[in-house]
Amino acid sequence: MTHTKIAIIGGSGIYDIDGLQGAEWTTVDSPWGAPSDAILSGTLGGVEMAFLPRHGRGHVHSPSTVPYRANIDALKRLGVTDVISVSACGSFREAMAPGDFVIVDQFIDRTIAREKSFFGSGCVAHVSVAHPTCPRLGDACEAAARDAGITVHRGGTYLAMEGPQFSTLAESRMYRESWGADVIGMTNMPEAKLAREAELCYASVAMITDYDSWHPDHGEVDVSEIIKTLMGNADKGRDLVKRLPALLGADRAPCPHGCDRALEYAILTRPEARDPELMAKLDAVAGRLL
Ligand SMILES: CSC[C@H]1O[C@H](OP(=O)(O)O)[C@H](O)[C@@H]1O
Ligand SMILES: Nc1ncnc2[nH]cnc12
Repeated sequence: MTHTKIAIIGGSGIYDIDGLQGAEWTTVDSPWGAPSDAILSGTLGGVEMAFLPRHGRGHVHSPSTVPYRANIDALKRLGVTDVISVSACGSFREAMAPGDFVIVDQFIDRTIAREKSFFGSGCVAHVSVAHPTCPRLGDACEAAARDAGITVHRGGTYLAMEGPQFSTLAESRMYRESWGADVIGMTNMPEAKLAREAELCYASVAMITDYDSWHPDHGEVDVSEIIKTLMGNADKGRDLVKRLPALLGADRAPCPHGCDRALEYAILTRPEARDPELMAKLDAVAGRLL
């Protein structure tokens, strides 16, 4: 049994969370660069919590320049066990309406300009991301959303695009009709892949702000419209977050889905062939095995 430490990565519109006891913003150093911002730590209902605004307070990082590796490494260094992303997204489904939340369980990664792994030359590792989110955390997010009276859809495929521009109409139609994506955003990849490499359970709560550009009755995406929906979603998202500690509890058994053991057989590079510089940077992410 270990202690639960829940991290919330807040997306667009969520730059803090309320109700934390002993709340303090602290700067965490990471060998992977500076995280998006300082991290707010405290306890909620006796459970340790950490909060990191993905784009930084003031929204300074674009989806392509969010320091995803530094963020996940910093959370791991703080002793986080479970990561919950709370993000804005567009919807490809009539029934998934603006204001609804989706507990995402799959991703299509269309990002092209981001560092996607902690591993590489000098320490090669291949983890499975066939099931990139943790169903146990998904259960808690779904229950928290229902308790908060939020319309929530369990399961959905999130298409991660590079951005920062929104999709063309042709792309929007292709993602929806041919690729079967349910929602679209710009940030959950490589975040989810990196969380898996760092052996952290990861869940994604996608808060719908718009119908992207495919919907004949809604026209193209308009940021001023998105922002109106985003504000209401952010309040609901914060309400959901407050309910998570009671659902997850302070004591944590090994993840029944193996998220916290993802690296067990993943590292291929022989110990004598490993690059000492890279190994030093991996002290938090892979320290358990090195
Ligand atoms: C608000 S418009 C687009 C922007 O919002 C989402 O950010 P996040 O996932 O951090 O909530 C989306 O991915 C885009 O980055
Ligand atoms: N339609 C959309 N496409 C990509 N990211 C988004 N974030 C919110 N709405 C979005």
